[in-house]
Amino acid sequence: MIQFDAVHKRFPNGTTAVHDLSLEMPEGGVTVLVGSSGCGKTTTLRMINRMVEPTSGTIKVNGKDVTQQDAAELRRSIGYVIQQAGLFPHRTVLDNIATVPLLLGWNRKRARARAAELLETVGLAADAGKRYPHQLSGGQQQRVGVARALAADPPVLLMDEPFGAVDPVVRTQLQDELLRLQKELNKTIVFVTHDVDEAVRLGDRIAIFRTGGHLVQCAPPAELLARPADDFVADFLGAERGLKLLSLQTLAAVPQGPAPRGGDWTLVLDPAGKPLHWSSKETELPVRPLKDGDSLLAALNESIASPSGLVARVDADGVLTGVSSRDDIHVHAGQAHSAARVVAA
Ligand SMILES: Nc1ncnc2c1ncn2[C@@H]1O[C@H](COP(=O)(O)OP(=O)(O)OP(=O)(O)O)[C@@H](O)[C@H]1O
Repeated sequence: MIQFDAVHKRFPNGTTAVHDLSLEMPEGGVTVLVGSSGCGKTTTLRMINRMVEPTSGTIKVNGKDVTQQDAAELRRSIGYVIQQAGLFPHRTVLDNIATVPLLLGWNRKRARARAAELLETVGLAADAGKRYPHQLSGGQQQRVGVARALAADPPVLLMDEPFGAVDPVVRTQLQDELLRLQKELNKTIVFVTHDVDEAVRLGDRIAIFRTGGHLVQCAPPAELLARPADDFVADFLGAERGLKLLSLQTLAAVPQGPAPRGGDWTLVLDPAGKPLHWSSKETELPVRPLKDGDSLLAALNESIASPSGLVARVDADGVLTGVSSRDDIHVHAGQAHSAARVVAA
């Protein structure tokens, strides 16, 4: 666990970057720091590994005050990933990943073997190891950045807008990859982003900061979306925060019934029972079947796009299990909101 207790940071030029911050970041969880530009997110992050020293207050990592530890040693025990990866341009990818193990005194063979293993962990082909950073795409470089941070298996990972410089498709892939890795690795992660959707997707808890380094609210995403502490938080989450909450709920509990026959629209299946398209007398339109694990937001979207107003539901093999109506999805969307408000109260 990472604990901030009454932490204050004032830079020599008089700027207060962090104001009286008390915050706990649970072990094995992802805490996301969000807020407008200049509100103190990066300063907060960098105080954890002593790249910035607090003016007052204490920060403990796993019960130990960071200022009582050797700064270089502390940094080697905490993974750090930044935007555009920050890789060493004249070192191969493998050598980049092996940086911290080598600093820790591992022999070259062991460090290289660990680096090769991590390449695979972060979804890169083995031959990427021999290349130099500029020979990789931005998304691939970010993966190398994550691999480098994980090399010595640190319990804590600090990530400062790690996916900020890649396009939205690659960004989603990198987020998926991080969620997958986190299921296996259970690191204590502190993640800085500007992007509310990214925060909702990745965070077990989200801490929202206001200019001047004030923490306004820290809560799990569903609680934050259902009960923002004040107008600042509500505005920051955006007008469509109701829909964002639906992105956290699955479709599983929405009832389903048999696909209609003889109406305006018929759901056409292939011989294996997999939906092919919606068909009417005049035309055929695409169907986008959903699985139980898909979100209520995806279901709502599909219920609006579907010509029949029905959402086709399929099992893991893509075989039709039934259809859900627009009305049922709406009712569940409303119930999801009420439930989140009650839990948060
Ligand atoms: N070394 C420094 N000296 C003086 N002021 C600084 C220093 N580093 C940061 N600041 C100021 O402290 C405040 C907080 O900066 P910080 O980088 O922590 O914010 P941030 O929320 O991470 O911003 P962004 O989202 O734009 O990266 C800003 O006003 C910034 O200008």
